[in-house]
Amino acid sequence: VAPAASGNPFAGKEFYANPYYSSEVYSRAIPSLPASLKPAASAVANVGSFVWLDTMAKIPTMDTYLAEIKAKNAAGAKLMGTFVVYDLPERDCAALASNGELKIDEGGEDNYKTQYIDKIAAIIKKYPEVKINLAIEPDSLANMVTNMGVAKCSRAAPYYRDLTAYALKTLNFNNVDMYLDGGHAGWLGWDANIGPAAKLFAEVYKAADSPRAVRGIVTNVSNYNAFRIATCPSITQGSKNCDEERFINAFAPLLQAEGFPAHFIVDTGRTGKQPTGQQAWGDWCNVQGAGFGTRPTMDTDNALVDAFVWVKPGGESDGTSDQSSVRYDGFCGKESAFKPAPEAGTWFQAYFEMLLKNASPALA
Ligand SMILES: O=[N+]([O-])c1ccc(O[C@@H]2O[C@H](CO)[C@@H](O[C@@H]3O[C@H](CO)[C@@H](O[C@@H]4O[C@H](CO)[C@@H](O)[C@H](O)[C@H]4O)[C@H](O)[C@H]3O)[C@H](O)[C@H]2O)cc1
Ligand SMILES: [Mg+2]
Repeated sequence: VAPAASGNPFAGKEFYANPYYSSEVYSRAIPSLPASLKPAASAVANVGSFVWLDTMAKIPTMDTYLAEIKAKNAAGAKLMGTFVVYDLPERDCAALASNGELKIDEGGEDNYKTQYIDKIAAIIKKYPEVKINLAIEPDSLANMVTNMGVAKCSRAAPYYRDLTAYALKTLNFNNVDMYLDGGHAGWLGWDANIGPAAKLFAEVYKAADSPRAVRGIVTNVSNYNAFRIATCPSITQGSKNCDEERFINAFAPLLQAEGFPAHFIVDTGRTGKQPTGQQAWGDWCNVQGAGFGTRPTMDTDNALVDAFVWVKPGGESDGTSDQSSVRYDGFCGKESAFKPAPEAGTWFQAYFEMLLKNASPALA
C-alpha cells in the first residue's frame, strides 16, 4: 500500500467503528440511557475511534480487527486500522491515573521491545494491504519536555527516548503512518515549552533514522482544546497559542527547522463544548462540561492537519476519583473533575451521558 498521492495517510479511507468501543456503548451505555439519548449514543457507536493497545494482553485484538477490516475491504469497503501504541515502562510518569504494567526494574525495557512492539510488528506484517495509522505513546515525550523535575520522569527519560526510537524503526512499514504524541496547546504551546519540544521531537525522529512512516504529530489526545476558537478562553492565561490550530501553526516551522517535516492530526473526541469546566488549563481528568466534538474527517481547512480524529474514546474514564486507589491522582479529585469516577480506561456512564448532551455538532 503506497502512501496516498496527496501524502495524506487518511486519503480515500473510512474510519472503522471498532467492536470494542461500540460494544461498550451498546452493552454498557444504551440500556440505561433515557430514550431521548439512545439515538445519539448509537450514532457515537458508529464513529471510528482509535483502539488503545494499553496492555500486552490487548495485542491479539489488533489481529482480530485487522482481519475484519481486510474482509470488509475485500467486499468493497475502504476501511483503515487506527491504533494507539501505549505501554512504555513507567508510563504516564508525571501522573498516577494511567500508570502502566511495565516497570524499568521489572524487565520493562526488554518486555516493551519483545513482548509489545515486536508483537505489534508481527501482526502488521500479516496485513500488508491494510492501511494502518498509529498514535505513538500519549504524554511520554511531552513529559520529557516539561517534567524532568519529576523523579519518575527524569529516570524514565533515556528509556522513553530509546524505546520510542525503537518503535518508530520497528513499525516503519509501507502501509503504516505514525504520529508521535505532542501533548496539546496548553502543554507544549507555551513560549517556554514549544522550542525545547521541537528540538526533542526532531531528536527522536532523527535517532530513528527519520523513518518514512513517521508522518508527524498527534495533538490534544485525551484533552479538550478547540482546534480553532475565535476568542481565547480566559484559562489560556494569555498564551498566544490558545487553540490547537495556533499551536500547530507555530510548532510546524520549528520542527521543520530541526529536520522534522511534521504533519498533524488532532483529537477532537471531547472538544465539542467551549469553554469546558476547567478551572485551570492544566486540568486533564474527567473535565466537567465537555462534549463530543467534530466527527473524524480529513476536511480540516489546514494543509498541515491531515485529519481530525477521535483518539480518546469518550466515556472511558481518565482516572479514578477513589482516594484509596493506588492509581488515585489528585487531578481527578479537583473541582473541575467529574466525580465519582472509575479507574482510567473503564466505562464511565454518567460522563458519557454528559458528552452526549454537550455534543457539537449534534449527534442525531
Ligand atoms: O503563563 N505562562 O507563561 C505559563 C508558562 C508555562 C506554564 O507551565 C505549563 O502549564 C501547563 C498547564 O497550563 C502544563 O501543562 C499540563 O501538563 C500536564 C503534565 O504535567 C498535563 O497533564 C497530562 O495530561 C494528559 C492529558 O492531556 C494526561 O493523559 C496525563 O495523565 C497528564 O499527566 C496537562 O494536560 C497539561 O495541560 C505544562 O506542563 C507547564 O509547563 C504555565 C503558565
Ligand atoms: Mg491518561
